[in-house]
Amino acid sequence: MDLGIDVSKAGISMEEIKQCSKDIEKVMEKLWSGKEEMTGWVKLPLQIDQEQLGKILDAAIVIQDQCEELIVIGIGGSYLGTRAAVNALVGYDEIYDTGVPADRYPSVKFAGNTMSAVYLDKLLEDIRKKEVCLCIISKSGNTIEPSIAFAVLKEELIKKYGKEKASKRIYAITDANTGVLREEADREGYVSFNVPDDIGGRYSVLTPVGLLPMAAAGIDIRAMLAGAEAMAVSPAWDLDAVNYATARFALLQSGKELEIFEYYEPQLEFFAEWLKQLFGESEGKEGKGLYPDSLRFSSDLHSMGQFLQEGRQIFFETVLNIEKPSRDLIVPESAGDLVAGKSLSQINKAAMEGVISAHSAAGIPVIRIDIPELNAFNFGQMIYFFETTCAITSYLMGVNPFNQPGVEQYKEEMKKKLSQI
Ligand SMILES: O=P(O)(O)OC[C@H]1O[C@](O)(CO)[C@@H](O)[C@@H]1O
Repeated sequence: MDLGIDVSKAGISMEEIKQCSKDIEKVMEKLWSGKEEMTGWVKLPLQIDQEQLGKILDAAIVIQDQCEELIVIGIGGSYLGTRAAVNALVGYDEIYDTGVPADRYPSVKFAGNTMSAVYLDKLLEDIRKKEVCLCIISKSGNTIEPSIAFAVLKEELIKKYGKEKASKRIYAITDANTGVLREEADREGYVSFNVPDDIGGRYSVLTPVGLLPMAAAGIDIRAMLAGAEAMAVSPAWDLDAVNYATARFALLQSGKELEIFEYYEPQLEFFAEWLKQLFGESEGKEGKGLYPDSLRFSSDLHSMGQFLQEGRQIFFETVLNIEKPSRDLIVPESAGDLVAGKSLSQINKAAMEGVISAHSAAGIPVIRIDIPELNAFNFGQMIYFFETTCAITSYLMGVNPFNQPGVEQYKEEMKKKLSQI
């Protein structure tokens, strides 16, 4: 495996790692047994349905021909994986990077993850001005945020293209048999794909949920699946999973309450968001779990750095380090002696190492994950690595990693309020 996992500054002894590794072996057997519910993602990279993959790639080419902008509608696990991949591999903010030519592929925007009219209205303007396709993703088909966004954007699409032509610009990814979105997709003849029954939203990025929009955006999904497969069969994998999972579990047991994911390249902003949902919904139940949070460095060192260094030590840090960023720059003489002539990546690295030293000296446990470079193959490895370690630590904590009963409660309360307005 190509990721480097360093737990030497996490304050975990070899003894603790050895003790935990037997439990982890059992958990891995359970995950791979195929008998546990919602574990379809475990063997997924080894059992790719080539026919379906071909259909996804064909649909992606049609989308690329049809539109300048693809609006991906979904929330939580139905959009965060794609957003993380687009952010990491295509571009972030308005910056397009890492080898995906912006003029060959549609730009990707996201809807259905907020109920802000300001945001949605801007997307209506895009439909009026540009050639647009919609990709609606919802396993249940009835989550309120994406349902609203889809209805609003679809109306505008129909206004512009007419019903029949609009239907050819709508792609749906949902349950194979049930739900209103499945009914609509079949009735209106949208090109559609299924979310597998045995894979939940936050573990679904390597299914059509992520594969179709990522392929349309120009991301090499075959390489991503190959990365996940390489991770699944890696001989070093067990050891790394044991180390990271053991460290997380031991730190929770020692009283730590938060895991803070820290990154030094903004390209990882949405990967960190994806991690937050993965760990938050998997572990946070029955009064248990580590609270996952994320910080973007060095920006957040100038807002949260003080707390990290000297505040209440309720957390540990997991640093996501990209060894070789996709671009680099040499700092000019005018920036001053300390930095002049050095590359920004060297300076960013020095900042990371300085922060790790300072925080370690203050007694904060730090785990470091080195990613050689951001490409589709490594991204596939990252997804599979974190999905598996998350499932392992959830089982060690004694909770079911694959349900999210608590999320339903706010939905019920919101429905009550909605019926009163
Ligand atoms: O794909 P759906 O059914 O719209 O669900 C979206 C998301 O909502 C949740 O059910 C709750 O947040 C997530 O688990 C899921 O990823």
